[in-house]
Amino acid sequence: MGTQQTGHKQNEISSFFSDRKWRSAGHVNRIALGGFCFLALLIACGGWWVYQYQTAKIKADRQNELIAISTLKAHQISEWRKEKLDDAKLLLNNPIIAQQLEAWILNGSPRNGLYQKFLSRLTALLEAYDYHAVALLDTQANTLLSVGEEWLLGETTRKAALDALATKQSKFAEISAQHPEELERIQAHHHEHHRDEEHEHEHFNHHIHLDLIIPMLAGKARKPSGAIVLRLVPEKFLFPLIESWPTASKTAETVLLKPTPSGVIRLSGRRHAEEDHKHKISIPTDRVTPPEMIRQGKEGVLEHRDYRNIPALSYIKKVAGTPWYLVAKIDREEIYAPINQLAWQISLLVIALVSSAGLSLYYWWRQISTALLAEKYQSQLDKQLLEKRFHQITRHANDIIMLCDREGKVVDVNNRALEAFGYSLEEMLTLNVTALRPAEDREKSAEQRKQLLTKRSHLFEERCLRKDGTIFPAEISARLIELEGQIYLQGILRDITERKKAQQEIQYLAHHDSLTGLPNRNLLKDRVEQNLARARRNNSKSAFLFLDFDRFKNINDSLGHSVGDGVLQEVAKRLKTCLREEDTVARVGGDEFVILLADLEDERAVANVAQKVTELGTTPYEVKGQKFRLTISIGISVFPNDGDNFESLLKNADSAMYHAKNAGRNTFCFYTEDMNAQTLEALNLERDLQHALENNELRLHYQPQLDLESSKVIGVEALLRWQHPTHGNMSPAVFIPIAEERGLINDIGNWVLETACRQSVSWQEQGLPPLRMAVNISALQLHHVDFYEKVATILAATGMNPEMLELELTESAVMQHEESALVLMQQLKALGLHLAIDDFGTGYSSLSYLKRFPFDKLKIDRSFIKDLPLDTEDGAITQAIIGVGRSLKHKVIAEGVETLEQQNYLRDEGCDQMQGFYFSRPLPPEELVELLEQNSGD
Ligand SMILES: Nc1nc2c(ncn2[C@@H]2O[C@H](COP(=O)(O)O[C@H]3[C@@H](O)[C@H](n4cnc5c(=O)[nH]c(N)nc54)O[C@@H]3COP(=O)(O)O)[C@@H](O)[C@H]2O)c(=O)[nH]1
Repeated sequence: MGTQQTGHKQNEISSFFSDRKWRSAGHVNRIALGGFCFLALLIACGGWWVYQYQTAKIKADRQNELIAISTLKAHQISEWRKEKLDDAKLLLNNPIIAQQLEAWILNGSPRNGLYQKFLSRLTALLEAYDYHAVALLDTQANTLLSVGEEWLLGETTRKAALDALATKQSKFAEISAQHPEELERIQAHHHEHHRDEEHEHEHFNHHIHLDLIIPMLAGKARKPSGAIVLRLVPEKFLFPLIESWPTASKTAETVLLKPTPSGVIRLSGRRHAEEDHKHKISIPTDRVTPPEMIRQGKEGVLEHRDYRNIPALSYIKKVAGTPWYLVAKIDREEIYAPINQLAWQISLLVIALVSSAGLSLYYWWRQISTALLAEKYQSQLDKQLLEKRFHQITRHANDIIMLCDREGKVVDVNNRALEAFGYSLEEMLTLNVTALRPAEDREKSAEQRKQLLTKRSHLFEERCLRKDGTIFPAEISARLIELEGQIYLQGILRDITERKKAQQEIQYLAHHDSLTGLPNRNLLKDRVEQNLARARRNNSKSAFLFLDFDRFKNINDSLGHSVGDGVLQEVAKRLKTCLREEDTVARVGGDEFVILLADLEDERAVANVAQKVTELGTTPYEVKGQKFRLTISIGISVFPNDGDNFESLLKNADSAMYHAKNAGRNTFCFYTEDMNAQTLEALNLERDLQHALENNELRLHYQPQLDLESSKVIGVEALLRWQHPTHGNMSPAVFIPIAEERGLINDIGNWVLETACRQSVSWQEQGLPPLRMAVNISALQLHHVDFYEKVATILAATGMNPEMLELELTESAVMQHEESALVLMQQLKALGLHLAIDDFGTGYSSLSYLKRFPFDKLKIDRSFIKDLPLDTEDGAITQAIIGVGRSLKHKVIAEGVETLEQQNYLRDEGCDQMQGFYFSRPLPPEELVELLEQNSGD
């Protein structure tokens, strides 16, 4: 069916879903990639931040370290100088030395005792403090004497000495040098040109010294008498202090610098240069360097390129109390070495993290994409399978599937369509769908197609035309579909021939009785209403005949329902034969039929039909090998006299039918107005009887049966009594037929049998003489299918001796179903029961059946007794019955014995037993016991 288009559509749908999945996978991809980039960026930023933070921290740490070391060293230098000056104060404040010196100088500085004294004192100082040299100067700063290393008073010291003498303060001269080879030249030069410091600095050598000048102040006026010069070698004390570095550093160094008017002089040596300590430094102009800062008198941290042109971080610190500046410096490379290491570590970590994240992402994506790819292939495979299946399903679907274009031209169909319409595919594809409709439906079909174009989907029923011209009904589900931009009409047609048939069947069943095929109550009502309308117009009459079989239940109970059904079917046939076409016979209930006689001119015709039907009903039946007779009672109502609608006519015919039954059955009765009340009464009685058992309104009375020879009570007959709540004591002659008619006789009969048996057993237990218990059995009860089982069960349940139980059966009951009755009676006899034939003489009284059936007793009907002994005919019958009984060796009992004469007559005629008011009426059990006690006493 539409394989290509449909397949294409399926393709689209499948690829739509698969694309969507891929698109969504791409979306996931992008998110994952974005997430990864974000993560990588985050890690990189984190790394960068850590790097920056650590860099700043390390830089600050190293800077602080520089500051701390510089400050410490500057402080130490300062302290060292202070210490030396403090030492000098001892000498400064010694007036004796000053006075002796003044006197010695005034005396011309002879090499006398004082000379020796000064010499030994200076020597003591030299040794005590490990000075390089100690000298004594006069007030003009000329050397008077010196001890220690070779002494040369440099210009720097001389100037400082003069200054100290002038200011009367101890003082350090500037660090200066003393070169042995140049000593003389310097002295000469000094004397000649008074060369300045700078010149001196240019000729620096290894003999660096630092002179401390202490003026000698004599007298109270503290007049300078000369000065002592203590020469220190900085390389020994000061420079190690400066150059040492407290931490393990490869590049850190400390340099002592001093600003001069023309620049900056480096006083101490440099760690990374093989050169003299003291050196004038050229200051670059293009950038700020430590000498430049020193020249400007500034302290602080500076990043710069050092003398090796290597980037370094320096801290410049002024040494308090001196003109010196201490520069602590470290290479930037060393500062940043741990940072760079950290940077490497962080970079490696970042690379490792990002790589592992990238790798994880890659593997994750590979997994996902593999799964998706597998799913995609699976989905393609599924799609192909689905297409194949779809093709199979549609092509071989049980429904007819058709595709046509907007104009109705057939585009594609499935196999079922070809089968259903009888065309080949080639033929079908040349047709327009209207050709598949009967000519008279084509206009409507075209209209429906137009409507569908606006509605999009539609469910409707239509007649379809086969190629061979036959027509079949179809249910069509049509809808618009779009394939590759084209609009098509898709129709799914279902052949509903069977459904239609079923509907017709249902329709038929709704109006007909399934057993007999006759119209049912619904159809009857329709017909009646139509007929009454016509009768009203024509001023004609119609009659309702309500038929009911007499004791039909007996057939069902005794012969089974299938026989009952057969009877009903047979009756239906018989009824149809005796009616006109315009009449209707319908089955309205179990065994109830109604005949509608339409358009009657004369009511007498109704009686004729009723008579005919009664005769038909009584004609013997043979169903399933069973032969039997039935009678029908008929009630008749006539329109318009007895009702003007279906319900009232039916109800009144029903009432009339009751009257026919009460009138002895097997007859018909016309409705009269007072029938309704009587019918109502009968119906009430029926209803009450239904509840008599459960309301405990039933009783048994017992009538004694006497042995005529011994005049002893030898048995009793159980007789049923109904204590009706409003009507009082009711005769079984009235209510037993109702119980039989309404199907209550079995329950009531079983109750009687069981109660009588219990009573008998009770009497036996009370010690009464053994009495046979006679129980009346209705014909319907006798022929009930489980009667035998019921009797056996009651015997077992009550413990009744079967020998003491006598069942009274009427001739007619036995004769209704002779064969089955015979079998049953033989079974009952086999149980040990006695069987009596009741009302003998009123029925067939055939000797042949008396011989066949296993009776024990004949009961002469009381109608033959009541006029004895006067009525000779009754006397003859009675004698005959007694004779038959004797010859068949059956006991004979006479009932209805009311007088002594009757009793004597019967005894004289040889009757065995009697029962009647003469001896006793039927009595309640207690009264019977009293009677028996009296009787035994007599
Ligand atoms: N299927 C059953 N039928 C029963 C049952 N109990 C009674 N019956 C039948 O009902 C009919 C009426 O019975 P009932 O009114 O009880 O009449 C019985 C006696 O009272 C009456 N009888 C007895 N002696 C006399 C008499 O001297 N004169 C007189 N006028 N009537 C008398 O006869 C009836 C007993 O008849 P029968 O059964 O034929 O012996 C009657 O046909 C009962 O059979 C029951 O439980 N089941």
